Amino acid sequence: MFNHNVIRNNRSFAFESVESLFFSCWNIGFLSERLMHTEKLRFSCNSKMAATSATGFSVGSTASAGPRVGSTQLKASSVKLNPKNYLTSFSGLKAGNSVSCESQSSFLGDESTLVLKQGYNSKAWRCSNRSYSRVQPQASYKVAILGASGGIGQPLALLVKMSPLVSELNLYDIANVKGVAADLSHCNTPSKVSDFTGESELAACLRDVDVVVIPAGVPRKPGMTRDDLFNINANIVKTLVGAVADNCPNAFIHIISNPVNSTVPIAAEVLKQKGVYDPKKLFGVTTLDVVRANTFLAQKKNLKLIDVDVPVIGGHAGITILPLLSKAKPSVTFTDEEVQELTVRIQNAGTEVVEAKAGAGSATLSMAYAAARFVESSLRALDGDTDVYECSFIQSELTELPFFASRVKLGKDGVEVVILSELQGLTEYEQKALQELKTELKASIEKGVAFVQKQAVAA
Ligand SMILES: NC(=O)C1=CN([C@@H]2O[C@H](COP(=O)(O)OP(=O)(O)OC[C@H]3O[C@@H](n4cnc5c(N)ncnc54)[C@H](O)[C@@H]3O)[C@@H](O)[C@H]2O)C=CC1
Ligand SMILES: O=C([O-])CC(=O)C(=O)O
Repeated sequence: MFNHNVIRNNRSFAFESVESLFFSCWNIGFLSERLMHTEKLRFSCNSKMAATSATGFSVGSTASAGPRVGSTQLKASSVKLNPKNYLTSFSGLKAGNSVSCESQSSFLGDESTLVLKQGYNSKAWRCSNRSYSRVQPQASYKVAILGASGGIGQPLALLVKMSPLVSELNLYDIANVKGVAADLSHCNTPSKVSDFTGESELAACLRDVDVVVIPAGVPRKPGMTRDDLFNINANIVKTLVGAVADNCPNAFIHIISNPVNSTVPIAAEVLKQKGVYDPKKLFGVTTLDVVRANTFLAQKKNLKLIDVDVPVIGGHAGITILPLLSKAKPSVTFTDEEVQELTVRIQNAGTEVVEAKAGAGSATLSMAYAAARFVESSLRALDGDTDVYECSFIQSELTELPFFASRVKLGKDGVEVVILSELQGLTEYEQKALQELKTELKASIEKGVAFVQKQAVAA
């Protein structure tokens, strides 16, 4: 057994096992306060691994219980985001809430140590009347991952397995899923892991599921665009979403498979044909764009990562990915060159990974991290947390395009509010980029819609 060490405020705590540490890292906002204040958790403090694990396995987001809304999507320009509140949990570093490290005890370096300390000292942590973080969550939600044996599916399954909110984790793939599930099932976190292989087992996989995540499909190779994946992935998404419609029509659906700008409209059309489309519950996962924007901005401007938040709007391919640097928190001044450099880096970040992997696929680990954050946010919203904000590609009235990525507030019924204010007061550069992305985004959306409608006519 490892001897993991974590120091908080010069006190030492003993976790009974590495599992309890990992579990508490996920738990941060929920359980860690209890953990930190119980003698049972006394921990000898000489391992540097603990802090690293804590950071790596924590997936942050903001959340809270929202009122139920009607069937129409709401817009609100008046919604006030409390930056202090959402930034701390938006950062993906909630481990800081459960683990605090003296700088000399961590090999994360000063910056990461500060991040961890800040997380612990965050308003969300201290605030007593926003009580979600003090409530022990119930592991009661059922999550299915379709494409679970893939490059994204496997690490995502591990991260979701660590969520205290998940009671059942169903893994589906057309290949190799038994081994993944067997492996994962040995982790002693609350959720029960089950495997499902092939179309005959898809219905059973999806029954009564609350959140379905779809990373099934082929990834890019160098030289390809995301749109080059359309011919294969369109059919995969169509089939899988058809099964979702038949078996868990009320689930939140998270589409990761590319090209997201087309696969989300495909999913919407399938759900419409099945008569179960709820636009508030269909999400294109663009969280990785936000994660990257935050990371790159923090690096460029030497900022503490936990303080950084950049909304990313538009879509999820090339120039359709539009980071709104003028809306970044904290407020930063940029030269024109810096804006151009950062924007292009964020837009090309997927390609950067595809090229570095040189034929072995595209982003998997960072994507799993981002997808797990979006799952966690959805589960918290379902669980009654009232401050959950994420960017996502959804059916939208924010622009003239039928789908558009922007920051939304999540609630028990899905998208509760679309944050209109972030599109106001854009810089000239952002306004121009917004106009320019619309042509490509519109074409990708129409391609997805036409794909399903043509097949329906042919049938
Ligand atoms: N939204 C985003 O930000 C991102 C999206 N992606 C996309 O995610 C997708 C998956 O990427 P990776 O996991 O790296 O690919 P991968 O090839 O490693 O894994 C895909 C998995 O899907 C499975 N699969 C294929 N057809 C299936 C079907 N009909 N039903 C169930 N499972 C099926 C495969 O057996 C495989 O296990 C790609 O389309 C990629 O472009 C990747 C990174 C970021
Ligand atoms: O670039 C790709 O093909 C995968 C992807 O969507 C990303 O990493 O953002």
